[in-house]
Amino acid sequence: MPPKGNQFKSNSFKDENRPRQGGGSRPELERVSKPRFDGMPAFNLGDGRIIKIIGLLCLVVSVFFLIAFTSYIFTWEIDQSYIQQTNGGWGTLFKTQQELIDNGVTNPVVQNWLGKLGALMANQFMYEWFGLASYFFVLVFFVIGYRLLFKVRLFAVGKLLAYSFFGLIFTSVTIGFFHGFMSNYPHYIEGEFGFWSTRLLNAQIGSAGTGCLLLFAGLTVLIIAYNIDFKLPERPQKVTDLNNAAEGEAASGNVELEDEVIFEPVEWPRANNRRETAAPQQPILTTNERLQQEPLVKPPVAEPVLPEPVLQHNVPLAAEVANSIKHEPITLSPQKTDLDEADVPEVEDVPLTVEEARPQAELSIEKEAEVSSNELVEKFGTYDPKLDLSGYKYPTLDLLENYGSNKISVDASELEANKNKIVETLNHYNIEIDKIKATIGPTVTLYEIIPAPGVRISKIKNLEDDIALSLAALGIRIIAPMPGKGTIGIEVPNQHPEMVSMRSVLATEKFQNTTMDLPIALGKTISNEVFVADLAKMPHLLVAGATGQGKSVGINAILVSLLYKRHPAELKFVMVDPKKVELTLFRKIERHFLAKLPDEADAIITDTKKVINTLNSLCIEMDQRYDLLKDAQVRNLKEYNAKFVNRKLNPENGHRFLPFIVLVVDEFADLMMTAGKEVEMPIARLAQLARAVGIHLVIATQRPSVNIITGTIKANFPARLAFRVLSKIDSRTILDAGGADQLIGRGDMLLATGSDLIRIQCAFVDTPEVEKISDHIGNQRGYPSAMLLPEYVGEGEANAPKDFDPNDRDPMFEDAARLIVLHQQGSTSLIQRKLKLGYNRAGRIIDQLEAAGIVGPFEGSKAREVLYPDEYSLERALEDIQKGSGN
Ligand SMILES: Nc1ncnc2c1ncn2[C@@H]1O[C@H](COP(=O)(O)OP(=O)(O)OP(=O)(O)O)[C@@H](O)[C@H]1O
Repeated sequence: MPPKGNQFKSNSFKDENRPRQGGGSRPELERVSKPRFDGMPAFNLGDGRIIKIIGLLCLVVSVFFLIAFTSYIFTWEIDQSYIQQTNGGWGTLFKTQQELIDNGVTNPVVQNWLGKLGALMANQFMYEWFGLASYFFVLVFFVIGYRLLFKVRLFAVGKLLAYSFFGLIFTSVTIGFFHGFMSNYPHYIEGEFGFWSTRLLNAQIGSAGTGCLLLFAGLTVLIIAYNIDFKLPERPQKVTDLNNAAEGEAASGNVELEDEVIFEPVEWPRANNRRETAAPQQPILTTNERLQQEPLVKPPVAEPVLPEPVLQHNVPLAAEVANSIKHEPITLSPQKTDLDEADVPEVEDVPLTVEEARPQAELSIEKEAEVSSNELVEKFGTYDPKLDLSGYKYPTLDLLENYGSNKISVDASELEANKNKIVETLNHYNIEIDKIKATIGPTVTLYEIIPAPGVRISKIKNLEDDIALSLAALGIRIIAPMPGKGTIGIEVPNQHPEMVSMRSVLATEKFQNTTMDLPIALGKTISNEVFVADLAKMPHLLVAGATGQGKSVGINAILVSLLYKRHPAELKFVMVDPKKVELTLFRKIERHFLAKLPDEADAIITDTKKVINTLNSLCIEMDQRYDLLKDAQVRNLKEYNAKFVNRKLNPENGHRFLPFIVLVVDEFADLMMTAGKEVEMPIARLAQLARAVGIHLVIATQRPSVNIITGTIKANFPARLAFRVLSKIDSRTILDAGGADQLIGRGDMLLATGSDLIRIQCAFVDTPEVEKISDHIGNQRGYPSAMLLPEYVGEGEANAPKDFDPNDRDPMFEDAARLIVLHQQGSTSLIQRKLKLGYNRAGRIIDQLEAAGIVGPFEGSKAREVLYPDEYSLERALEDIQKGSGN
C-alpha cells in the first residue's frame, strides 16, 4: 500500500525536489548542489524556482500581448500615426512628450491601453508582421507559462508550437487572400506578411490557384490533426474486431524490454580469442541473458563443439590458455515458469455470440473509459509513483570499497604445474588425454580435458580424490561431462583467490544498463564474467550454506544490488531476522524500503509469533493483489502497474500502484524449528502463487537438513544458491546434486536454476559499506512510515470474544453495517472501497461489527460471514445498539 501522500492526482504543482538539508555522507548530493560561499546565505535556484519565474514571465507576456493586440484593433489609427511621425517609434520609447514636441512631433499621443510599448508591440506584430494571426503568440505564451508555473499540461508543447506556426502563416495568408476581394479594411488584419505573401502567390499562380493551395493546406492539417474520414459513415464494427484491435494495441504497448534478445560477444581482456576467427562469428549468450530469454525462445540446443586446434601435452599450457580461454554459454532454464503463469487467474473470453444491442453498449462504455483516461493523462501526465520522493538520490558507487586488484593473479607457472599434475595423475591410471585447456576465474581455474577415445568418463570421475591429493588442494570439483560441451571439467582452486568487490560488479555496464525488474548482481562466474540475475524471474531464491561460508555477505549483496537499482516507490522489503543482528543495518531505511504490520514498532521482525502474522499478512496482500489484477483484467504486476500509470484504473475503486515486495528471511531453520507448519504453509503459498503479483522470497538457512528444506519448500524454489556445506548429503538437500561440499568457502558458491549448476564467486560487501548505503538512503526524506501490510488477526486472537462498547463505535459503523448486510459480504475491502475509508479504519469497523455480532469471525482470505440476512433485522439490531449507547 503506498503511503497516503501519493494520491492519484498529486502529479501537479508540487515542490518535492528540494533536497533535505544536512545528512551525513551524501557525496551525490554534494556534487549536485551548487558550491556555497562562506558567509553567504544558502540561495539555491537550481530547484525549480527559475522554471517558475520563466513560467510567470511567459504568462505576463501572454496577457500583455492580449491587451495590446485587442487595444490596437480599436486604437490603431492614432497609434500608427504616432509611430509614423516618430519614424518607427522604438527610438522614442523612453522620451517624454515634451521632448518629442521639441523634436518636431506635432501630436505625440498613443491611445493603446498599454501605452507606448503596447502600441509599438501591437503595431510590430499586427501591422508589420502577421495581422490578427498574432493572437497565436498569446496562446503559445499562455500554454507554456501555465505549464511551467502550474505543471499542468494544457496541450502538448511540441504539437502546440507546430500547429501555432502553421496557424500563424495560414491565417495571415488566408486573411490576405480574402482581403484582396474587399476594400476599405484596415491593413493590420493580415499584416505585411499576409499581404505580400498573397501578392506573391497571386502573381505566380493566380487567385484561383492561391485559393486552392490554401484549401489544400487547411485540409491537410485537419487530416493530420484529426484524421478526418471523408468516407460515408460505415456500419459499426463487430465487437470481436475491436477487441482484437484493443488486444493488439495492448500487446504493442506492453513490449517488455528485458525480453529482448541481446547478443553480446564475450570479452576476455588477456585472450586472443582464436575461436572467433577460426569459426564463423557466433554470438555467445551469457548465462544471464539465457535466463532472460528463456520464456520467449525455445530451450537452447546444445551448440556444436567447434573443432579446435589440438594441443599436445608438451605444448606449453600458458600459450593455450591465452588463446583458448572462452566464456562458454551456460544453459539456464528457470523451472516452473509455465506452472506459475497457469496460476494467474485467467481473464474470461468475451463470448462471440452476443446480442446486437449489448456489445454496442459495452463498447461505448469502454471507449468512454479510454477517452477519460486519455484525458486524465493529457491533463495530468502519466502517474508517476516516484513523485512523492522525486528528490530521492540513488546510492552512488563511491559508497562501496574496492577490494583486491580485480586482476587475475594466476601465473603461467601455476597453470603449467597444475596441468602437469592432472595429466600425470590421469596417465598414472592409464587415461590418455587429447587436449586440455584452462579458464581462469577469480577463485578457481577450470581445466577442461578431452579424453582420448574409449576412456570411460566414470573412471575420471572416480579419481576426484586422487587428483585432489596430487594437486594438494581442497575443493577440487570434477564435472563429468561438462553440460553441452563434450569435455570433462576439473575445477582447481587458485593459490591466491581474488576477492570480487561489490563495487567492481555494480560498476559494470551489464548491471548499470540492465532492464531487469529486480536485478541481483551475485558476483563473477568461473570465466570472470559478472553474473546478474533477475529475482523477478527466478522467482524465489533459497540460500543455504554452513556457518561462516559467506551467506550473510551473499544476502547483503542481493539487498545492495536491489537498493542500487530501485526507487523506494518500486520496491519494499519485508525482513525477518531471527538472529536479530544480521539485518539490523537496514533499520535506517524503514521509511523508504521496508514494509511492516500496522501497529508494529519494529520493521525488522525478530519474533517468531510476529513472523507468522507477517507471513499471513503477506498472503492477504497477495490475495488482495490478485483481486486487483482480476478487476483490472491483467495477468501480472507489470501490466497492472502500466495500466495504473496510464490512469486507466481508478484509485477510488481501491486501485493503487503496486511495488515489488521481497521477503528476506535470514535464518529459516530457526523459524521452522519454533513454528514448523505455521511458517511452512504461508511460505509455500507465497512461493507457489506470489510471483505474478510481484512478491518474491529470499530465504536463507545454515542448516540445510530435510526437515528444514522440506519437499514443499524445495518444490517451489527452483533457484537455489549453495555456499559451502559440510557434507554431500547437505549438498544434495539443497541442490539435488553434490558439489556444494567441495566449494572452498569465503563466498564460493553454486547457483542451481533448474538443471544447471553455475559456480560463482560471490561479490563481497562489508558491513561498513552496507551501513554507508543505509545512511545515504536513511538520511534522505522518506515516506511518513514504512509501507503497511494488511492487518492479520491470528487464530487465537480471532476466536477470542471481543468486547463491544456501543459508545465507542465508529461514526461510520451503521453505514458499514448496512453496506455489509446489503451485499451479504463481510469484507474490509468492501467497506474501504464503498465508504472511501483507509484500510486501518475499515479494519477497526469490521472488528466492531464482529464484536456487535453483525459479522462472523475472521476466516483467512475469505470474506466473513454476515449474520443478518436482511436490512430489516439489521435496523432493529442497530436500534438496540443505539439504545444501549444511550443516544
Ligand atoms: N564473497 C566473499 N569474498 C571474500 N570473503 C568472503 C566473502 N563472503 C564471506 N567472506 C568471508 O567469510 C566471512 C564469513 O562470512 P559471512 O558472515 O557471510 O558467513 P555466514 O555464512 O553468514 O556465517 P553465519 O551463518 O555464521 O552468519 C566474512 O567475514 C568474510 O571474511
